[in-house]
Amino acid sequence: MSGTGVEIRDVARRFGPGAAALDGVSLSVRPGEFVALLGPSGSGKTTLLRILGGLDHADAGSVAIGGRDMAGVPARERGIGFVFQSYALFRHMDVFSNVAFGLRVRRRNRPPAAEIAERVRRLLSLVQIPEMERRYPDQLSGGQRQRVALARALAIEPSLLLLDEPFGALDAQVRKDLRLWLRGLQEEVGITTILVTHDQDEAMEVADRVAVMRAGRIAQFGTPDALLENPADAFVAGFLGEANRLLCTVRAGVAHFEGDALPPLPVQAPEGRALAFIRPHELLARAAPDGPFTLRALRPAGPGTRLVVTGPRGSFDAVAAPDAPLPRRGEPCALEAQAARIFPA
Ligand SMILES: Nc1ncnc2c1ncn2[C@@H]1O[C@H](COP(=O)(O)OP(=O)(O)OP(=O)(O)O)[C@@H](O)[C@H]1O
Repeated sequence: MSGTGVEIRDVARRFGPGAAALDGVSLSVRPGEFVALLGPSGSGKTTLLRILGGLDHADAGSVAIGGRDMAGVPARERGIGFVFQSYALFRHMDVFSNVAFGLRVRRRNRPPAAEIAERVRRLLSLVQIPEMERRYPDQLSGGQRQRVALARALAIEPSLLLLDEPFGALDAQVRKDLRLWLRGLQEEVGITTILVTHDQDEAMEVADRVAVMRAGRIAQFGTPDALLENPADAFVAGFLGEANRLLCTVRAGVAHFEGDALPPLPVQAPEGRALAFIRPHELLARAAPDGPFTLRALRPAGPGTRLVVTGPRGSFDAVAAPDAPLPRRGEPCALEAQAARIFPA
C-alpha cells in the first residue's frame, strides 16, 4: 500500500438557497500525508470528504487523486477506503467476512479465496484483533468494531483513506488510545489519510497538517505548531487552543489594554482597536496588594498549576510568574502578558 497525492481546486457545493456548504475550497495533500479537517459543526468537513469519496458531487471546481481527475469516476473505482462513525459493519457477517467483503464482491481482479483469507488475517493482526475473526459485530466492543471497520477499509489496498469522526462514539480514553494507534498504523502502511473531526486535540495530535474550516471555506491550512503560533485570523486564534481575549488599542507598536488591565505590550500590529488573544502560559500572575485581579482558583493544584483570576473585565486563565511566590486564593494580583496575537476588532 502506498499513498497518493490529492489536489482539490476551488470546490463549491450548495444544497439549497442558503449559504453554500463549500464555498471555494482548495487543498493539496501530499502522498503519505495525514491531514485533519477540523472545524465547527456545519463548516463543510463531511461534504468535502463525501465529494472526495465520490459519494457527492461538486457544483464547481475539481478533485484529482494521484494526478487523475475524478470527474465522473464512481466511488468504487476511486481506490479509496472509508471509515465513518456511523458506517456500521454488516451485522449478519462475522469479522472475517466483513473484512473480506470488498475483495469478494470484486468483478475484476478478485483474488483467489486463499489469497483473500491470507490478506484478511494479515489485516486483522495489523489492527491487533487476530483472534476475533469468527465473532459477530455485536460481540465486539466499540473500539474493536472500529478496528474491524479500518481493516475492512484497508482490505482493498486503497491509496487514500477517508475517516469521518471514526472514534466519535467511543469514550475519551479509548478514543485517545485508538487515535495514537491509528497514527502508528498509518505511518506503517504509508497511506494518505484525511480525517474529519471537530475535536481539536485529536486533529493536533495525529495530523501532519490541519485544515481549519469555517463556513464552507478553509480558514487556514498548516502544521499544528504553525496554527497555534501564527493563526491567520481571529477565528483560528479563538478556535484553536485556549486563549484569553482582551480588547486593546494599538498605538505606535504598543498594545494598550482596555481599562489598563495589563501593562502595555509591544506588538507588531496595525494601529487601532484590536482584539488580543493571550494563551494562558503567556499570562503571568503575581500577588500585588493593590492589583486589579483576585485569584479565584488553582487548577490542578501541584506542578503546572494554572490560575484562574477575575477582575472587572471577566475571568482569565494564567500561570504563576516564575520569579514570584504562588499567590493564595482570594489574594489580589496583577497580570502581565508576555505575548499576544492581535487582530483588528
Ligand atoms: N444533503 C444535504 N442537504 C442539505 N444540506 C446539507 C446536506 N449535507 C450537508 N448540508 C449542509 O451543508 C453544510 C455543511 O455540512 P457538513 O455536514 O459538511 O458539515 P460538517 O462540518 O461535517 O458538520 P458536522 O461536524 O456537524 O458533521 C451544513 O449547513 C449542512 O446543513
